[in-house]
Amino acid sequence: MKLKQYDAIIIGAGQAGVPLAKKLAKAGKKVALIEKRWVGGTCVNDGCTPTKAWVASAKAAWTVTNSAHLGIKVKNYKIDMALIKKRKDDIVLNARNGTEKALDKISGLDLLYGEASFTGEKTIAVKMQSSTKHIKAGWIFINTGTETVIPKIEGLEAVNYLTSTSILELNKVPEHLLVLGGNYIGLEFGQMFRRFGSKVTLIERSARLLGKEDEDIAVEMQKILKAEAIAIHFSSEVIRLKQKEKGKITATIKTGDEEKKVKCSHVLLAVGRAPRTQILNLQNTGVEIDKKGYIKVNNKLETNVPGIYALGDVNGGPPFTHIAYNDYTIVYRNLIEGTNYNTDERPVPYCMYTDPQMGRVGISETDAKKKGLDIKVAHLPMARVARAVEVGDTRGFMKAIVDTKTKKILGATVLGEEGGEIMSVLQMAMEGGVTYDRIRYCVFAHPSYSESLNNLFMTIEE
Ligand SMILES: Cc1cc2nc3c(=O)[nH]c(=O)nc-3n(C[C@H](O)[C@H](O)[C@H](O)COP(=O)(O)OP(=O)(O)OC[C@H]3O[C@@H](n4cnc5c(N)ncnc54)[C@H](O)[C@@H]3O)c2cc1C
Ligand SMILES: NC(=O)c1ccc[n+]([C@@H]2O[C@H](COP(=O)([O-])OP(=O)(O)OC[C@H]3O[C@@H](n4cnc5c(N)ncnc54)[C@H](O)[C@@H]3O)[C@@H](O)[C@H]2O)c1
Repeated sequence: MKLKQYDAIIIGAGQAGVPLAKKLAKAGKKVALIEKRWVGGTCVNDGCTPTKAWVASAKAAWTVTNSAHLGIKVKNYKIDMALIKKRKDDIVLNARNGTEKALDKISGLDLLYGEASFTGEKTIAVKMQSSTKHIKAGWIFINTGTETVIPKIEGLEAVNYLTSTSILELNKVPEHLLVLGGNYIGLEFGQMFRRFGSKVTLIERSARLLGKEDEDIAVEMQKILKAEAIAIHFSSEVIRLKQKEKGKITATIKTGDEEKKVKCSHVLLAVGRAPRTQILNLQNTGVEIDKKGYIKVNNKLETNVPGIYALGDVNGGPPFTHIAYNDYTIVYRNLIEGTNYNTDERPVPYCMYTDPQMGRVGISETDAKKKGLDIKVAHLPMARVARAVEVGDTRGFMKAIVDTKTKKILGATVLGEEGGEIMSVLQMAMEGGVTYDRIRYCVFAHPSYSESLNNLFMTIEE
């Protein structure tokens, strides 16, 4: 069998694979980038880009119906779901096509559309539409991402359920959307469809929302969603689903010993994502995976097989686009520029795009207390932020965890308008070692959201 030799093979044109392929080829390496579906991966095609485009439409609907207190009264408005979908599709296509064009222009880079699997330690078979290509390389980078977890529920297979990918194809607003899971995907889509006009019922297995966040943040988020008439069932699971032909779906929800039936028109699965490692035939190469199927890597993102790396969601690191991208910068710089970066000290900021947003960075209050750190907590309700009062949206609050002795900021959560942006200002302070007592007296433009950081840190008693 003829094996074409490359310097580097990248499996998956996701958030790490695409920039890595471009930079390696530009550095003079012969590169094969293999993609089984679309370049750009989850983020561009089914994740960040389309969902945030829809969040913007949902926000417009919210503004139209919630501006009477600003003196703007709107009598009639219409949700044009087909147009909302088209706008989103255009944005996605534009991003995907732009990525593909940029890749096509780079010499030394072969973009192969097909499904990759290992046939030996450093050999790969690429199953393409009408043929299979066999290739090999000294460096192999796995960037295959994750996919929706399909839970085991009686009757699920017979129901036309939705995932975060298939829901993006809806042209009509569901009458009643039942959402399983109360974290990123459940909350972003749940609130969005409520604003598009669906009745929304959310089922969360644990006792509260946002399992990884502080309890006060979870309670505030719950209050915000409740105010939009989103029904939430905690400590609950859907145990059975039944759908009459073309008719409504009946879900049996179990809470403790009690069972309750809820009728809905659509079911969205948002109970987590799992790594795409099964089809890779990793047993042929000896790369180790953990119990959940994530590829094990060291802090330089190399697997147990020298020369094989795993980047992005598939290595079980924080599952965000900016982390996948950062994985690429670590590996690229170490291999080509001779640096010695690792993942140990990097910050992990993130932002949940509910409205208001929840921006997060660093340690939470709960984790700081669990670790026995000597901390103080700054807390400011958005109702005390001049900008929020003027804009007319005072939902939420911000908090920051500081080290009592060094006065450094250890972590922050901003649940409020532009929460992601305010959090990023705090992240910059953390990266630069700017202490909270300095931020108290920093001159920020008035009346910006960031200006409120003066007041946030004024709440800490000396
Ligand atoms: C609905 C939703 C919303 C999200 N919103 C945000 C957000 O706002 N902010 C944020 O930071 N993150 C968000 N995320 C998470 C983000 O999309 C992921 O963290 C990010 O896409 C991970 O990038 P990746 O490169 O690891 O993998 P992916 O982007 O998933 O790319 C993997 C690629 O590999 C390909 N592939 C898989 N197996 C093979 C194979 N055997 N052969 C060839 N190709 C293969 C896939 O087709 C895919 O294109 C969201 C995710 C979802 C689902
Ligand atoms: N803004 C963002 O950055 C963003 C947005 C969307 C998605 N994402 C990424 O996508 C990933 C997946 O998101 P997700 O929300 O699907 O998963 P998740 O793992 O973050 O949350 C799943 C939720 O479902 C609950 N759950 C689990 N099994 C259940 C069951 N059987 N019934 C009811 N509830 C159940 C869990 O307790 C949890 O609250 C996240 O890890 C995130 O990184 C990020």
